[in-house]
Amino acid sequence: MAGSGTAHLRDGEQVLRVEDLTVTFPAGRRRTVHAVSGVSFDVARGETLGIVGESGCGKSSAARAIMQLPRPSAGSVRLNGLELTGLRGEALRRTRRRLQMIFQDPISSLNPRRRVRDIVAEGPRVWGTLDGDTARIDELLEAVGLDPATAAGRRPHEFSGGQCQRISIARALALDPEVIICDEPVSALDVSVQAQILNLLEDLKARYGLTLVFIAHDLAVVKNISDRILVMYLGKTCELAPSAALVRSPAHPYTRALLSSVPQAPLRIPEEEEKHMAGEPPSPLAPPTGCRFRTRCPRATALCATEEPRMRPLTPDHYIACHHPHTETPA
Ligand SMILES: Nc1ncnc2c1ncn2[C@@H]1O[C@H](COP(=O)(O)OP(=O)(O)OP(=O)(O)O)[C@@H](O)[C@H]1O
Repeated sequence: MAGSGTAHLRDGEQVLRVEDLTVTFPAGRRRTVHAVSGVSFDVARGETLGIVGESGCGKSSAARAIMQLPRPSAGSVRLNGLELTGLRGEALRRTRRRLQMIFQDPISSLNPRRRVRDIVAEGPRVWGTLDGDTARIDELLEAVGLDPATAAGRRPHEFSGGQCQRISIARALALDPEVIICDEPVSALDVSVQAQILNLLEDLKARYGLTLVFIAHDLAVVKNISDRILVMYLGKTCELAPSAALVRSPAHPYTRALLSSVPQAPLRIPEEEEKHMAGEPPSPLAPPTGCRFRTRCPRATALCATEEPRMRPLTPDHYIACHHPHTETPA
């Protein structure tokens, strides 16, 4: 299946370049779940790219496909120019080290039987880069705000959700990654703890020169940490813009709807527009023809049913896949 276009990809090789990423799952009786359908984006060194969209739009499937766990059904994933989808065995393992992931549920993503020091040390031990060097583990625990003297010997259940997320961040850092894909890293945490983990990720990004892909369903969470934000709907890209521009002048009707539910956002969409968004998105087993958002879109026309909108520039760094975008400046 053709993607939503690649006009928004930047020239030159970025740290991460994902092109026409497609993920399908067999669903029995010869049906197919179209989880991700031709998604493209790139991430520059030191950048944080936010990916936002409601539950089920394919964010996690895209993240796992980038990791090649499992491999995408089609498309390209390049890390520093190296195509991951063609790598096998040892070559893939070696390259994937540079790409780490942290997950939504920190407690269940940590092995409950192991002590924190062993959880953090596991990767470097497998790779033979630790050499019994406990100072390195202490340094990592300190970097994520845990006291090595009290934390290293304990097991995950002795920690809060926020502390467990700190442990999983230390585990990801232990392999010296270039890119960390954060899949809803704060969604399971209390609001007060969310801010602490977001601040920590920003500090670590600066300290270790990381590049981040930050996935969340909540635009309020993504907007402050991201340099640019990519909006996804039902497996497709809708809009891509620098964070401030996306929040100030959202052009896609779907982005407007997402933004309107953010308490501190400047935008309130009219009730009439909001009504269209009510209910669930269509099933990814049978996505709508043309624009996938058209069945919930207040601006949909006959064109939207027949022709898929491709990503195109509104300004040099603001891209949209919509036949009828909002281009007026908000009040
Ligand atoms: N292994 C699988 N087999 C079949 N369908 C799947 C599988 N994994 C995901 N899906 C389906 O693919 C679609 C995209 O799911 P995905 O988890 O990627 O979305 P998401 O945006 O990350 O949502 P959430 O935040 O709820 O995880 C959903 O309809 C989901 O049910």
